Amino acid sequence: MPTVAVDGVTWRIGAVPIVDDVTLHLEPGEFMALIGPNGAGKTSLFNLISGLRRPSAGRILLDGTDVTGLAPHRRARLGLGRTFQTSAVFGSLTVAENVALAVQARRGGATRAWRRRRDRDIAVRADQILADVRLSERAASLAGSLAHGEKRKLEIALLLAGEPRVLLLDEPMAGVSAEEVPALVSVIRGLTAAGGRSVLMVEHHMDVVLDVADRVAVLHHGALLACDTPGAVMADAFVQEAYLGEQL
Ligand SMILES: Nc1ncnc2c1ncn2[C@@H]1O[C@H](COP(=O)(O)OP(=O)(O)OP(=O)(O)O)[C@@H](O)[C@H]1O
Repeated sequence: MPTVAVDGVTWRIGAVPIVDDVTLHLEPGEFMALIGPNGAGKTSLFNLISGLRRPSAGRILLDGTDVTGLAPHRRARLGLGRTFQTSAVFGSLTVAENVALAVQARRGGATRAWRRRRDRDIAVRADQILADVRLSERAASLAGSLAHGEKRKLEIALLLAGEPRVLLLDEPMAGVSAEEVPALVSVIRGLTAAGGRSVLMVEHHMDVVLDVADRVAVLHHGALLACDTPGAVMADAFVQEAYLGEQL
């Protein structure tokens, strides 16, 4: 069963289809990249999957459950996590404090008797997450002092604190310097390594897409032009034609 099923989804503004009859299945443990020229509808499709927008037609399923009518926080509780291009990091707190807060938000309150035990558990989980995103050595630094690539890692850490089974990553390389890209790519590649977590990523850096994606979905004027292995997609005549003269 697909982790995320987008079935015949259309989103219109007035009569104009922004997302046009898209069917896309993200399998457990799969890393899928979503590419397409500016204005192709990538962010709109993310908004439909995460629940910020409701489709004009079609259905969205998470692990077989129809979530088309559910609000974003309900989908988050079902295991859907999303990063945004704008950051949700508290710059005046340390890296570790940011992650601990996110873990605590996920776990909820505790009675006084359980608080010490809970605080210890939260710290342990926050340490694990920081190790997963290779930020352990920056744990005590103020989040506001991080370089762009480190901040992106922290944003991924905050997402992981919600224990998602599906991650929607919106241009994780945006604003990251060339020297920081390999380290961030290796963190991102590792996201699907453990426990069947799935990733859908919008990214304009084609070298990164070809490096990390199991499959690449191509949107063009809101419609799905292709969805296949990176090699097959790059060899596709329609894809090449669609991008002639256009930047991916
Ligand atoms: N709320 C809205 N109202 C009007 N038009 C919109 C709205 N949201 C998106 N659009 C239009 O829909 C089209 C697709 O936009 P979208 O942001 O989804 O594309 P994108 O592929 O994410 O582009 P980019 O790579 O530039 O982020 C664009 O032409 C955009 O102007």
